[in-house]
Amino acid sequence: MSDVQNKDWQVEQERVSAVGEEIDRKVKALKQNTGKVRSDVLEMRKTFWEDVTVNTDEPDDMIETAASIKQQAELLSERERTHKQLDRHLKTLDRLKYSPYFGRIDFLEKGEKSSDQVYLGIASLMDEQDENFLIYDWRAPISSLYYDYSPGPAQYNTPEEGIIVGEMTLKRQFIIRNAEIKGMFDTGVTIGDEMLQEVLGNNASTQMKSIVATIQREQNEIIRNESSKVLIVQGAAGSGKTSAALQRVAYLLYRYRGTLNAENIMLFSPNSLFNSYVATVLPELGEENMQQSTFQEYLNHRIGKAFDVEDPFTQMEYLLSGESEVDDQIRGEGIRFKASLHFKKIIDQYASDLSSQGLLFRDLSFRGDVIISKKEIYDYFYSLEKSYSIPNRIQIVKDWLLKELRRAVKRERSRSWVEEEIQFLEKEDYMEAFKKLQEKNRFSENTFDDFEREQRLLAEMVVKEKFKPLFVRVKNLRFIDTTQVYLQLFEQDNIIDKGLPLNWSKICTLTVKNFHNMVIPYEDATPFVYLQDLIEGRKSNTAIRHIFIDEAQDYSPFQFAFIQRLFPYSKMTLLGDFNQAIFSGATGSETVLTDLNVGDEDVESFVLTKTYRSTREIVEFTSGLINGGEKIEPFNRKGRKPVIEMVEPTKLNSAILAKMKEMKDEGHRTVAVICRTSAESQKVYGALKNELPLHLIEKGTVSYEKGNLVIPSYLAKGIEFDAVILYDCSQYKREGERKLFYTVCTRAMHELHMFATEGINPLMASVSKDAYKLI
Ligand SMILES: Nc1ncnc2c1ncn2[C@@H]1O[C@H](COP(=O)(O)OP(=O)(O)OP(=O)(O)O)[C@@H](O)[C@H]1O
Repeated sequence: MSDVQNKDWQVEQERVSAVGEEIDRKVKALKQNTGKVRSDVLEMRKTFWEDVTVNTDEPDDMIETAASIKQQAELLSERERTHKQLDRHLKTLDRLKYSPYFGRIDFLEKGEKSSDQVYLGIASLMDEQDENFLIYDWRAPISSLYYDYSPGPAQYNTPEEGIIVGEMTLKRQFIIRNAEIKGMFDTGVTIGDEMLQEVLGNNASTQMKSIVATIQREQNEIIRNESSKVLIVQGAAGSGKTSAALQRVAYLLYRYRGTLNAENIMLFSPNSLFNSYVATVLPELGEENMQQSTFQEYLNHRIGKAFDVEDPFTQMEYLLSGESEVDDQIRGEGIRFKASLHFKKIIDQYASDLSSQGLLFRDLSFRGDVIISKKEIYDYFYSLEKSYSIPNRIQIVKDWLLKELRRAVKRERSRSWVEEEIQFLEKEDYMEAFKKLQEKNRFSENTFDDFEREQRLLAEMVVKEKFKPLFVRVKNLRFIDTTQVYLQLFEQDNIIDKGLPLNWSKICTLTVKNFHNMVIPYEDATPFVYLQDLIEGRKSNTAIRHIFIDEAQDYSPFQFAFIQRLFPYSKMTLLGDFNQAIFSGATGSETVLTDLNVGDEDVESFVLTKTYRSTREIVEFTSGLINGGEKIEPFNRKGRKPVIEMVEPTKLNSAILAKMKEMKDEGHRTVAVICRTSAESQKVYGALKNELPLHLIEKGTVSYEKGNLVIPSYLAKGIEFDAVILYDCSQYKREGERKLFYTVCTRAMHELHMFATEGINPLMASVSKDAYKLI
C-alpha cells in the first residue's frame, strides 16, 4: 500500500471511529427513552383491568365498559407500537455500529464550489447537531449515483428538485466489520469486482442476504422503478431477481414512508421453504417484512375444507412419475387448456349466460325434510330483475332465504321433537332462559303464565340452536351448488364448443371423476375459484398496493389474470425466468411470462443476463443446456468444472455418501443431494440417514439448517447451496424436463457433481464437452 493510500485508510478509519462514537451517543439516548416506554408498557399491561371501568349490570354500563376497554387497549397498543419502533431503531444502530457504511462518493454539483462526501449505509445517521448526514440511507435519491455511475459526469433524480447534474470525483468501497475497515477500494466502472468476489465467494447461507453494498446498475433500475404499473423482470438463474425484489420492497417502504407500510405489500412465493429463506432480508435492512403467501395457500383458503386441493408439487410428482404416457398426455392437454386465457374467456361467457339460466342450487333441509327446495331457490333467483348482476341477485336470494329460515324457526317451535329436546336440556340452559326472561322484565312470579313463557323461550333456544348450521350455510352462500355449476362446463356439450383440445371428452371425464372424489386438481383450482367469484361477487382487496410475484414463470396466464382481478389497485412486479418454467415445461402450457394480458402502456420489462450465484465454470455448463444460453454472462469467479461421474446403480448411494463427506471436508457448509422426485428423496434419505447427519426436505418443510440435505428437484427452486450433488442425472431424459434439469443444476454456487447410472442424458447433447469433466 502506498503512503497516500495508507493515509487515506487512516483518515477513513478515524471517521469510522468518530461515527461509532456518535452512534454510541444516540444509542444511549434511545435506550433511556426505550426504557421509559418499556416500563410504561409493562405497567399498563399489569394494571390494564384496574384502569378500565368494568360494570356489566345494565346494558348502558356494558357499552361504557366496552368503550373503556377499547380506549385502554388503544393506548396500550400505541405504546407497544412506539416500543417496537424504538426497538427496531436500536437494532439498526447496532448494525450501523458494526458496519456503518459500505460506500462513499464525492459529488460536485454543477455550480457548487466544493464537493459533498456521501457515505452510504443501510440507514441514515445525522451528526450530533442533527444538521449533516454522517451516513446516507442507500435508498436516498443521491445514493443512486453510487449504483449508477463511475467517476465522471453523473446525475440523479430527486422528487423535489428533479434532475441534479454534476461530477463524481471519487467512488470508494469499504468492507467494515466490527467498526474496523477490513478492505477499501477506489473503483472504476462497476461496483467493485473485489467486493463482489468477496461476497460471492462466501459459503451459501440458509437465509438470503441483502445485497445493498453491491447492487448492480441494471438491478438498481428495477429496485427504484416507480413509473410502471406492471414491471416484468426476466432474468437468468442467479441474476439476482429475488434479491432485487426484496431490495425493491425496502426501497418502496422508504420512498413512500408514511403512506405505504409492510402490510400493503404482498409477495407470492413458490413454497414455504422459500418464505423462510427470504424472511431475514428486510429485518436486516431495518424494515418490517411484507406479507408473504404461496398462491396455493390462497387457493386452499378460498376453497376450504370441503375439497382436497391438489398442490402443484403433487401435480409435478404425477407428471414426473410418468406412470402412464396416455394419461399424461390427456392430463397435460387439460392442464394447458385450463391455464389459458381462452378458458378464462369461456368461463366469462358462461357466467354471463348464467344470468338468464343454468345456475344450480342446493336444497335446504332440516331434520330430513326439505324446507326450501333448490327448485324454489332457482325460481326465486330467476324471477329477480335480470338487469341486476348475478352477485346482487344472490344477495337478494340470501336475504330471502334468511327470512324464510326465521319463519321456519317459528313454525318448528311447536313441534313435538322440541318438547322432547327440552327435557334433555342442561341446568345452565334453563338458567339462561330464566335470565333472559328477567332481563325482559316479564318474569313476575311463579305463575302459570311465567311457565308458559319460559317453555316458549326454551323452545326457541332449542330450535335456533338446531337451525344455526343452516343460517351459517346461507350466510356463506353455500346454497349455491358451485361444484355442479363448474362441472356443467364439462358435462354439457353445448357450453364449450370452440377451441377444444383434442381429447376433450376424456379431459371432461377425468375432471368430473376428480371432483366426485372430492379432489380439485391444481389446474382446476383457479378456474373454479374464479367462477365462484363471478357468481358470488368478491370485494377486491384494496389494502394491498403492491404485489410481487417471484418465480412468475410458474403462473399461468389465467392465474395472473385472476390475481390482477383480486388486487385491481395494486402495482405488480413479476420476476421470473422462462428457462426455469418447470411446471409449464412439463406440460407445455403458456406461462404469464409468455402470454401476459395487459395493455402495453402499463408494462415495463427488464432483462437481467448477468448471473452471480455460480462459478464461471458452472454457468458455462448450465447455459449450454438452454436455448439462448450464450447470452448469459457469468460473474468471473473461478471454480472447478462440473463433474459427471458414471456409477453403477447399486453403488450410487455409497458414492453419494462418499462425495458428501468429501464436500464437507472441503469446507462446504450446505451440500444438497437433489433428487428428481420426492419418492426418490425419501429413498436416498432412508438409505443414508444413519450414515451421516442428514435433513430431508419435503413440501411442508418450512426452514432448513446448514449441513447435508436431500431435496426433490422442484422444491430447490429459488434457493442455493454451496455444493449440489445430482442423484442420477441420467433420468432427466424428456425434453419436457429440460427446464427442470437446468433449474437444479443452477442451484450450485461452488460445486456441481452429477452422478449418472445410464450415461449422459440427451438434454446434455447441446453442452460443449469442454464444459464438464466425465469420470
Ligand atoms: N448485486 C449483487 N451483489 C451480490 N450478490 C448478488 C447480487 N445479485 C445477486 N447476488 C447473489 O446471487 C445469488 C442469486 O441471487 P437471487 O437468488 O436473487 O437470483 P435469482 O435471479 O432470483 O435466481 P433464481 O432464478 O435462480 O432463483 C444470491 O446469492 C445473491 O445474493
